[in-house]
Amino acid sequence: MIEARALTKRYGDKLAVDNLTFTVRPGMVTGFLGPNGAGKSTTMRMILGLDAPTSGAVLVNGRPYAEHAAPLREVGALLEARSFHPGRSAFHHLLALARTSGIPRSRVDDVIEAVGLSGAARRRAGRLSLGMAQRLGLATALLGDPRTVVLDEPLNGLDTEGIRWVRTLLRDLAAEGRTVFVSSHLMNEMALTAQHLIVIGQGRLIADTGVAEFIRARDRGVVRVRTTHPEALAARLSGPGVDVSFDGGETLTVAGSTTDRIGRLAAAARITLLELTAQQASLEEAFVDQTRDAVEYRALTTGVPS
Ligand SMILES: Nc1ncnc2c1ncn2[C@@H]1O[C@H](COP(=O)(O)OP(=O)(O)OP(=O)(O)O)[C@@H](O)[C@H]1O
Repeated sequence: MIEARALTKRYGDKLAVDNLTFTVRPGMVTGFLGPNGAGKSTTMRMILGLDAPTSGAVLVNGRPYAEHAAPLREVGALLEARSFHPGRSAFHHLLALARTSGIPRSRVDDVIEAVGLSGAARRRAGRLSLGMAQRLGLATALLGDPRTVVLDEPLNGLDTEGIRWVRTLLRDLAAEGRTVFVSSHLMNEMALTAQHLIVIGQGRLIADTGVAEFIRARDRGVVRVRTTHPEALAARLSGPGVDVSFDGGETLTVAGSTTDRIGRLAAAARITLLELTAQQASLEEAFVDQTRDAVEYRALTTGVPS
C-alpha cells in the first residue's frame, strides 16, 4: 500500500508536486498517468525516499521508505533503465544487491529466469539492448520479493512481445496481492493492464478512479449508425445538443444521443437501420480530454512559411 498525504515538492519557483493525496491499494495494477512534466517521476522518487517532500508525506506499507529495515523486501523499484554499472554483468549486478540486502543467491537465478534474461545474464550490462536493460531493471525490482512495486515507464524500449510479457507480469504480481504502481505514456497498454488510475497534471490530482469510470466520465455518447436512408435519419436526429456527421455513404456518426433514442426514432420514421453501435472513448481520448488544461508544454501548430 502506498499512501500520499498532502505530498508537495517545490524546486525553487516550480511546484512540481502540489498537495497530492491518494492511496495505491494492493491486489490491482494502478496506472500513474499525466502529461510530460506533470510530476510523476518526482512523486515516485519521493515514494522511494530519493527526494524529500517539501511538505506532506508518503508512506509505503505503513512507513516512510527510509524507516523500513529491509527496504528491498518491501518495495521494488524501476526508475530508469540502465541505472546499473555498465561494466558489470546482469548476474553480478543482482548478486551484489542480493548480498547487501541479505537475499539468498538462489533468488538471483530465479529473477533472471523470471524476466527472461538467462541468455544474457553474463553479458556486461552496458552492452544490453534497451529492452534487455529494462528486463534487468525489472529483475532488480523483483529481487527482494517485495510487497509493493513502483515502476516508472517499464515498457520503454520493449518490443511487442516484451510489452505483452510485462502486462502479464504486472497483472500476476497484483493477483498475488501486491501493490503495483506503474507509470506509462502508452495509453492503450495502460487500458489493458491497469484496473485503477491516478491521473495528475501540473502536480495536482486530476482523477483517482477505476479505468472504466475514467473513460465513462468523458464519454460524449458517440453512436455509429448505418442506415438505408442516412439523410432522412440525419434530419430527424439533428437538434439541440445532438451533432450528426455524415460520411457521404450510408454511415452517420451521432454525438449527444443514445442508441435507444436513435433506434426508437428510426422505427417511428420507418427507417431501416443496418448498424447501431455505441462507441466507447479510448483511454487515450479520455486522457487527452481530461488533462487538456494541465499540459505544460503544448505543441504549437504553426504554418510553414511560404
Ligand atoms: N531536480 C529538479 N529541479 C528542478 N525542477 C525539476 C527537478 N525535477 C523535476 N523538475 C520539474 O518538476 C516538474 C515535474 O517533473 P517530473 O519529471 O516529475 O514530471 P513527469 O510527470 O515525470 O514528466 P515526464 O512524463 O516528462 O517524465 C517538471 O516541470 C520538471 O521540470
